[in-house]
Amino acid sequence: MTALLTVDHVNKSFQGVRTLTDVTFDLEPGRILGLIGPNGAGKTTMFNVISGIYSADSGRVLLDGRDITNRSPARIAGYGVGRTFQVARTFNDMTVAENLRVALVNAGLSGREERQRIAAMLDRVGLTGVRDLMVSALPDGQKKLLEAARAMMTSPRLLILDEPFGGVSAEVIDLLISIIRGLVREGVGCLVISHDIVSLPRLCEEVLVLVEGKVMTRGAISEIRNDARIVDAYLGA
Ligand SMILES: Nc1ncnc2c1ncn2[C@@H]1O[C@H](COP(=O)(O)OP(=O)(O)OP(=O)(O)O)[C@@H](O)[C@H]1O
Repeated sequence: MTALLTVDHVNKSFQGVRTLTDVTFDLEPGRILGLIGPNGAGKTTMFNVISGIYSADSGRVLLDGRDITNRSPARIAGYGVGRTFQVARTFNDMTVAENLRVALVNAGLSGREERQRIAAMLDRVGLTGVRDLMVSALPDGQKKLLEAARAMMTSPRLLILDEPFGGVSAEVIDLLISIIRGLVREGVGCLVISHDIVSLPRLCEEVLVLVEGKVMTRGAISEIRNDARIVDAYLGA
């Protein structure tokens, strides 16, 4: 089977300091891979390279075998990559529904189709009651939920989530996990950065451990959780 995502010998430096060294891994469709590692290990940088925010110095990123290395973030989103950020990047001076509409600007839908898709997503994430509220009025946890909803609006094949559970209520975490699991059952691939040692194992069985910009190991979360050294150093932060 062709991998959904292939990260192939990716290197990235900032001002001569190596942040990613020879990072190589892949992800099959319908799988969730957790990405863990200490602060500064390069996890977010990896996401930024995959989603086109940073260019790789060398190496390749493939989506379904297509080379997407160093394409613009908009092109990469158009190829089917949805992402969220550690601190939600919602448009706070717009309403909840308008935030979702932004994701559809290049989707070529009619006004009616747009409205239907927004209504369906609001319903799915339980935000229908606040659809016309300004996002600035929402608590941070709901902003994160809204951002995840925005990332899902264009039915991405690959969803990459940066700390989706940070600052989020237990109820919203449950909802997020059930939505993500549903998408993955439909064949979406998902990469998740998380320090949340309780929530991450509820979402994924497998993790990639990144340390000082290098892949240290990849394995079943049940095994890695039993490694006290890894738990203390990388998940407990
Ligand atoms: N735009 C940038 N310019 C310079 N250095 C950067 C830039 N982006 C990231 N870095 C550096 O790359 C290193 C890795 O940062 P990154 O945010 O990828 O780590 P992380 O594993 O996501 O950490 P955290 O868990 O704290 O979010 C850090 O030393 C950071 O300072």
